[in-house]
Amino acid sequence: MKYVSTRGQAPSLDFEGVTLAGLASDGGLYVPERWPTFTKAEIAAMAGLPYAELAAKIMQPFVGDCIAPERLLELTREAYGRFSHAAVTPLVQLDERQWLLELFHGPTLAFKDVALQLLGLLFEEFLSKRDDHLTIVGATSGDTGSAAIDAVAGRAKVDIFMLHPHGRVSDVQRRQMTTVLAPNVHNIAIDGSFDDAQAMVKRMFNDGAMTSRFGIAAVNSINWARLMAQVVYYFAAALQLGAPERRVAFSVPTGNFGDVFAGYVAAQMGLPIERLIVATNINDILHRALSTGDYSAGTVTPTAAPSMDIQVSSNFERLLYDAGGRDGAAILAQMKQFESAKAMQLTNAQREASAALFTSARADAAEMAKAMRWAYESCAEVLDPHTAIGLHAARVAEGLAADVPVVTLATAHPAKFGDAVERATGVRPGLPSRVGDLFEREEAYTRLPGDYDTIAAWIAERATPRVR
Ligand SMILES: Cc1ncc(COP(=O)(O)O)c(C=O)c1O
Ligand SMILES: N[C@@H](CCOP(=O)(O)O)C(=O)O
Repeated sequence: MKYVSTRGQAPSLDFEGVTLAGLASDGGLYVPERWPTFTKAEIAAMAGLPYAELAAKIMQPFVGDCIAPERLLELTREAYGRFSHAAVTPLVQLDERQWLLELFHGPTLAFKDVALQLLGLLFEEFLSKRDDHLTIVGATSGDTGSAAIDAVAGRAKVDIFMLHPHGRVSDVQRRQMTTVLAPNVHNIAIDGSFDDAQAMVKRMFNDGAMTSRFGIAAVNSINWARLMAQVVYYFAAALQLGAPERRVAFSVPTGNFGDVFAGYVAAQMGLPIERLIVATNINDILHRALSTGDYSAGTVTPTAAPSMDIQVSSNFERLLYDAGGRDGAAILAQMKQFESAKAMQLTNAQREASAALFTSARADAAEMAKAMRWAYESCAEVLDPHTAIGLHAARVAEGLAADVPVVTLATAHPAKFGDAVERATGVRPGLPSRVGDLFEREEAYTRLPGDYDTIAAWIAERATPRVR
C-alpha cells in the first residue's frame, strides 16, 4: 500500500514511511492511494472475532508488506492486552435505539489509547530495524498527550515533547501527562489555545533547521497510523449490532475530525454506515462547514469539553481531498487560502459528497448538561462532557429510519472531567484504580510563551539528534 499527500507535492511513501514521517513535506496529510475494501461475506466472517484479531485483519491491507500478518497480530494482542475490559471497546445499550461505544478502557481513560498503544509499538518495531532516533512533537487539548506519553515513556530511541494549552485542560488530564517523570518525556504548557499548539507542531515539520537535525515524528492524528487503528472499533460495534445485514449510524464527539474520519474510512472499506453525525460544542467550525459550507475559524472559547475546544480541524483536509475528487493542487490552494484568511468555502462537490454520509449538530453547555442528566437519570450511565455532546447530537438527529441503531462514541471516562460531571448530575465519578494516586504524584512541566522560535529553541536544546 502506498500513501499520497493531500496536497499532491510530497513523495508517496509506504506504511513504515508514513508512520515515521507524520506530516507530509508539502504540509499535507497522508492518505492511502486507494481504499482497501471488504466484501459483504468477508465482513460477515469477522463477526465474533476477538478485538485484537479483528484489528489485525482490518489493518493488514493498510500495513501491506511492512509487517507480516502474524507479527501484526502479536502487536495488536500486546496493545489491547493493556485494556481493562475483555471486549476492549464494549457496547452499552441506553434504550431501544441509542447505544454507547465505550472507548475509555485503556491506560489513560480516553479513546486515544486505542490507537496510541499500538503506535508506540509500531515506532519500536520500525526503529528496531534502523539505527535512528525519533523526536515526537505533539499538541494536545488533553487526551492525546497522556495517551502518547503512556505509550512511549521510557522507550529507548524516542523523546516526546508535548504541548498543551496552559490552564485549558482538566486537572486529571494535566496530571496524567505531567506526573510521568521519565527522562524522555517533556511537557510544555503554552500560553494560547490548542489551535496555536497544533499550528506550531505543523510548522516544526516544515522547519528545515529542525528536521535536518532531528527525526521529527507525530503522535497526533496527522499520523495515518492513528486513524487506521481507530477504524477498527466502527467495525467492532457495527458487527455486534448486525452488520453487514443491518446499517448503523454513529454519533462522534468531534474536534480535530480524526475519530469521525476513521468512521468515513470504515464506510469506504464497505462497512454499511447509515450516517456519521459530527457532534461539536460551541467551537463549531465543523458544524458550520458541514451545514453551510462555511469553513471559517473563530477564536476558541473554553468549554467544559476542553478536548473539543478546536477551531482548526486538522483532518478535515483529508475529507476535503477525498470527497472533492482527490485533486492535490486544488487542496493546496484551498488550504493556503484558509491559512492566510482563516476562512474558506467548501466547493459544491465537497459539500455534496460530504452530505451523502455526514450530518452535524452542535451542543451548548445547557444541552450538554441535559444529555448528561438524561443518561444518568434514565439509563444510570454517567457520561463525560464530550460523550454527552455526542449523545445530544444522536438524540436530535433527524431523518434516520426507525430501525437504525445509533451508536455514540464514549470518548473519555467521566472521572477525567469530575467537576463538569458533578455540576450537571450531582454525582462525582471516582478515578479508576489504575490511575490511583494521581493527585499525590509530583508534577513537572515547563510553561513557555506561545511563540514558535522560543519553543523550537527549547526543544532543540533537549532533543537527541538523529543518527545518520
Ligand atoms: C474526549 C475526547 N472526545 C472527542 C475528541 C475529538 O476527537 P477528534 O479530535 O478525533 O475529532 C477528543 C480529542 O481529540 C477527545 O479527547
Ligand atoms: N482532542 C485532542 C486534540 C488532538 O487531536 P489529535 O487526535 O489530532 O491527536 C487531544 O485530546 O489532545
